[in-house]
Amino acid sequence: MNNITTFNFSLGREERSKLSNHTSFVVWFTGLSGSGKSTLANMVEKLLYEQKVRTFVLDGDSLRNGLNKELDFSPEEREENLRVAAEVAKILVSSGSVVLASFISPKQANRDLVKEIIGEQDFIETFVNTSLETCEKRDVKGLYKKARAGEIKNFTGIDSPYEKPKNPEIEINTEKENLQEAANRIVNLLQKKLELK
Ligand SMILES: Nc1ncnc2c1ncn2[C@@H]1O[C@H](COP(=O)(O)OS(=O)(=O)O)[C@@H](OP(=O)(O)O)[C@H]1O
Ligand SMILES: Nc1ncnc2c1ncn2[C@@H]1O[C@H](COP(=O)(O)OP(=O)(O)O)[C@@H](O)[C@H]1O
Repeated sequence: MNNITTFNFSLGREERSKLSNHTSFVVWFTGLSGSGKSTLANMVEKLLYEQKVRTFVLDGDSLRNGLNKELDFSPEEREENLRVAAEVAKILVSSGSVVLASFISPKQANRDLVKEIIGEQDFIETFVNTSLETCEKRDVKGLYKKARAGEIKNFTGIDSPYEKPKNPEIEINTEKENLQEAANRIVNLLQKKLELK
């Protein structure tokens, strides 16, 4: 017992959804560092914005610069990072936003936890399936080079595992599909769920 009781507020998600004229949910991008999660989340957000959809992007780098500043990349602290991210995403969903969440979320157990917090009906697992070889070639932030040199420990794909999702709702292969095509395809897949008025 934590002696906390929740107040029964008059307005909830449904009322807020009426104001924004669409439903709300989370598109959860998972994939290796450099796979294209943030780039795609950014492109999808811009396309939704053009349709007057209320959106919010949550990503690992920004959360880890603030709310989750104290957390490292050990399996335990990654899990805590993702638990907090999922709770924030859930709040944003209840505020009426479509959330574009971009986190490596390397383990099936991490993604199961996130799904449990957000709720299965509001969670769209989106696998950005880019090979380690390609991510390492891109090395956008120079982190793979540092990880190979042993300057960063626990780097996903190098000395920390990434488990591919088995049955993602959406899968993008940025080596086969260009970014614009991939972003358009995601937005098309979201149309029915959005129930735009
Ligand atoms: N050790 C290690 N492993 C993986 N990534 C690392 C690491 N150290 C720093 N970074 C940077 O942190 C970003 C990933 O943070 P996430 O919050 O998405 O990771 S996790 O979901 O908790 O596993 C990741 O961002 P993205 O490249 O956008 O994925 C990196 O920029
Ligand atoms: N289909 C593609 N062709 C060429 N470059 C791509 C393609 N998809 C992604 N990229 C590039 O790969 C990089 C991915 O970086 P980013 O979106 O930050 O990845 P993540 O958020 O997963 O770490 C970006 O520089 C992006 O322009």
